[in-house]
Amino acid sequence: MLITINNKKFTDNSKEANSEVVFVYSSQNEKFCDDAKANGCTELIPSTKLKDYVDFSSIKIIGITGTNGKTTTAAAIYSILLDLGYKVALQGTRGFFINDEKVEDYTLTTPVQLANFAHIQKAIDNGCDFFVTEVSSHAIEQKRVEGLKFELKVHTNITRDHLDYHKTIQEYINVKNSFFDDDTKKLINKDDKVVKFNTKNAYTYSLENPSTYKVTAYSFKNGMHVMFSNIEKMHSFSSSMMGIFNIYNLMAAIASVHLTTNKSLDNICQVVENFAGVSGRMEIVSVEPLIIIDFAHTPDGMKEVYESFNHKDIITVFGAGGDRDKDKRPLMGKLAANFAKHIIVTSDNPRFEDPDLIIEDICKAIPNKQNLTIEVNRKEAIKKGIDLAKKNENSVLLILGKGDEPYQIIYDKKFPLLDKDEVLKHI
Ligand SMILES: CC(=O)N[C@H]1[C@@H](OP(=O)(O)OP(=O)(O)OC[C@H]2O[C@@H](n3ccc(=O)[nH]c3=O)[C@H](O)[C@@H]2O)O[C@H](CO)[C@@H](O)[C@@H]1O[C@H](C)C(=O)N[C@@H](C)C(=O)N[C@H](CCC(=O)O)C(=O)O
Ligand SMILES: Nc1ncnc2c1ncn2[C@@H]1O[C@H](COP(=O)(O)OP(=O)(O)OP(=O)(O)O)[C@@H](O)[C@H]1O
Ligand SMILES: N[C@H](CCC[C@H](N)C(=O)O)C(=O)O
Ligand SMILES: [Mg+2]
Repeated sequence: MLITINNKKFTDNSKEANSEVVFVYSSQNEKFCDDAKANGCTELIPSTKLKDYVDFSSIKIIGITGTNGKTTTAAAIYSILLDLGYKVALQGTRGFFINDEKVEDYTLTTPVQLANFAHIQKAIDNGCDFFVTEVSSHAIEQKRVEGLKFELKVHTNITRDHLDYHKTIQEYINVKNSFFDDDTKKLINKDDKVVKFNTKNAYTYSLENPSTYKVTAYSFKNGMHVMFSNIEKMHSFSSSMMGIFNIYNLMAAIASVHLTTNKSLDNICQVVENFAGVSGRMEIVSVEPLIIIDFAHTPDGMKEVYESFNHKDIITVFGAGGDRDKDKRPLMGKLAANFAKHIIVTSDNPRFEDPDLIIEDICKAIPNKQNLTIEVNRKEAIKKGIDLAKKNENSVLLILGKGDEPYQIIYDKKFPLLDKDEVLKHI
């Protein structure tokens, strides 16, 4: 990738390097240094030096990592900061935004190191006070955020994901935890059992354990109403969002803004209500029948969603992505079997795998085949779910795994498919 910072050109690809373009090398591409030189490049710098070319003094960077909730928490921080009058850039799974405008579409959750610097420079050029970014485990491991000076690092939770890449759960946990090794100001979910962090400049939030921002009570009538304490003072906020996990996400967002601005908690809590959540995350697409679309694609994410609807007859439609963690599939099937009255297993993004075999992996763990429908075509599966939901007034249809992804990936091709559109066709 080729970027320009203050009229100087940088690349991480030896093929683009030449006498005018600096080659930035890291463990990812150092083996191509000779190739860069052969292409006429005379200036080669290690990736750790890239920071010397950007003046970060006018912008505060907030990085959010964790297995689930990064996109939601990042979007909540962004929304609150904008409502408080700040100029803000946001980067993550849904793209790159500056002050409410989408600047770039989906690429990676956390782009490669050069793109991070290019985005931050763009945010600075646009007068942004804040740069909010999701930080994936891949990004930490591949040092895509190396050289960024974070004002605050935020932790949501660590469960399991991406074991296709990190191989073991311990390695995945270690990578996530390594983000919190240094002295940077950090905000940690105190209810997470595996998180490890440097306690210097650490602040915490929680629902269960003692913490800096401690939720003391909540209720779910027409959205959520939450009370929390901070240094012995009580505060409260309300939101139209649902799910206990969203209390964590909002508490993290409120605390993040409190820790990086001089605004009072009461002032911050007032604007939380304006944040209606992220599309495709616990999104209510129909009230009668009740149909919800959610991006849950890990056993833990699914559990959180199902638990939020324990009082309802759950009908659920989901699959699992191909060429990704295979071990999670039976765990997902088992969870659905524990919570749902009817399960429809379908395709997610099969990629290069056979969708029928992915479905088989999931169904292995569903003992009661009577309440199980297998429908490999996701559009048909959604229709079947809606037909069932229409017949049961106490039901909720939970369509999981793809959120607002506007396509289905088959082999390496993307075919248009948006769960929400499919629902709207039939109600
Ligand atoms: C598994 C993975 O993460 N792979 C990433 C990795 O790919 P790679 O090691 O195969 O890259 P490569 O093509 O060998 O190139 C390595 C480096 O050498 C350089 N190069 C290459 C060839 C050459 O001749 N000369 C040269 O200099 C390239 O410019 C690059 O800098 O490095 C590439 C560039 O640095 C990334 O684009 C690529 O992400 C791929 C596209 C990917 O799909 N990653 C996913 C799994 C990912 O990172 N996902 C996370 C989390 C998702 C979530 O849960 O939200 C994300 O942050 O999005
Ligand atoms: N704090 C949380 N704890 C547990 N589960 C959560 C939490 N927040 C969200 N979820 C679940 O995880 C799903 C994904 O949420 P979100 O997009 O915010 O996470 P993410 O970390 O950005 O995910 P990804 O890494 O795939 O981009 C949600 O749809 C919801 O089901
Ligand atoms: N962004 C994440 C989640 C994708 C979820 C699901 N739709 C899938 O394709 O597995 C990933 O690439 O792992
Ligand atoms: Mg995300």
